[in-house]
Amino acid sequence: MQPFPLLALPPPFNTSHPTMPLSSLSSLLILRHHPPCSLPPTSNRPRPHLRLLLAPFTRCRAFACQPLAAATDDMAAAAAATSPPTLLEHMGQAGAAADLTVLVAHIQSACKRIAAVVASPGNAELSRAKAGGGAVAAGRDAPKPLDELSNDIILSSAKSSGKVAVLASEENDQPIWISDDGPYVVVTDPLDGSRNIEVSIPTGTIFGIYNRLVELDHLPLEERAQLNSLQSGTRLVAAGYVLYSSATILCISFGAGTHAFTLDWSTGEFILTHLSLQIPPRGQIYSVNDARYFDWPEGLRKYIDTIRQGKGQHPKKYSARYVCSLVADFHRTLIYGGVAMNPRDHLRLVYEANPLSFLAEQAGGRGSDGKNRILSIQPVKLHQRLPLFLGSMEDMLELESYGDVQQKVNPGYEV
Ligand SMILES: O=P(O)(O)OC[C@H]1O[C@](O)(COP(=O)(O)O)[C@@H](O)[C@@H]1O
Repeated sequence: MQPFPLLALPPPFNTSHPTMPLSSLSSLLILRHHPPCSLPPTSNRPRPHLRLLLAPFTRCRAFACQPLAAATDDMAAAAAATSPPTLLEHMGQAGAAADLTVLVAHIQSACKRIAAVVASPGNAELSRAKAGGGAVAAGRDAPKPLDELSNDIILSSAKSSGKVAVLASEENDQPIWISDDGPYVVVTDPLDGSRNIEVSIPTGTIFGIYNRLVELDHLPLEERAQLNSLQSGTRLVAAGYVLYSSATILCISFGAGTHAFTLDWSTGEFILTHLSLQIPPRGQIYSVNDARYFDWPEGLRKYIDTIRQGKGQHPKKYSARYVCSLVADFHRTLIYGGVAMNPRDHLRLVYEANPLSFLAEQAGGRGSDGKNRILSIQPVKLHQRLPLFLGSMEDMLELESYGDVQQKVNPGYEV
């Protein structure tokens, strides 16, 4: 195998070496042990006021200067009082449990590293390479090296948080038991949409957090790990995604609204940018891979034909948008409204459908398999796949009224 290319990460994500081989970086990311419960490093520089964040080019170059170095303590305090909170400040203000805050701090830190990795020159070669792993269990796709690296980053952060009992990842056949007394269970798709990475199309990380089921503590480890990971979506304590795009956005819900935070690369902090996001009750966009039109059931064809002609309940012609990267398609739907769907049995209930449906519901929208509310479906298998429809309440109810919208034909598409 060719040596990995050099990888340079911008501060605050780099190490003391400005460039290093990706192989060393990955071992650093994977093997570095934080003391249990310590918070990952975040910037201790004062955060600029929102106006400064919105006009970065009126400041000096983002990574090369200390924009507020000359500010007095008073000015910094005044700016902090009026600027929007970081994710962790928001959790503090909302009275989140300390354990949950520590866990989310580690997850956000892992996602900053993934953001830096997917944006680095080093990933071009990685995205073309084949993963080194062995055979993959039935029902799982072969991972790409960037899937594996992202998975290692998330696993490492779960371990170093000291707060995770078990982690179930789309990239592992079985859940990984981490600690008997970890209060939480984490489910994750560490890098969704990685098939797009070679062409720099947005990707994302999806995660869900459950309480560890203490009533199962007496069971043998394997069974305990499985059952803790197969909790119904109604039991989610928190869920979120991180979109790696022109902006890196972390969207999260703790069960009281859906909030989005945008990464300010100059300070390394996720800053609150969308408080209590509300998905519009009706949109004008549908999102689906419609090259599959001839494999769709009659109901779905009829629904799409109707809305694109402006003959549905909403008398406007709908437009199509499809990135083919679930986090990106969902994020757009959350902001603009409409429906995002994958009508075949492709996306996973545990790692993708449940966390995103939780976020959709917390924003006033709906997540369904075309018939049933996603969160009420009891998972029976870790890598269980199902049709997934997410979006605005009115659009979703109209779509479901067509009845026959789940694609049964699934020939296994090549692209
Ligand atoms: O091929 P389809 O049916 O359009 O599926 C595309 C979907 O698959 C995904 O790439 C996820 O699939 P993988 O987990 O196999 O990468 C989503 O990001 C995207 O929405």
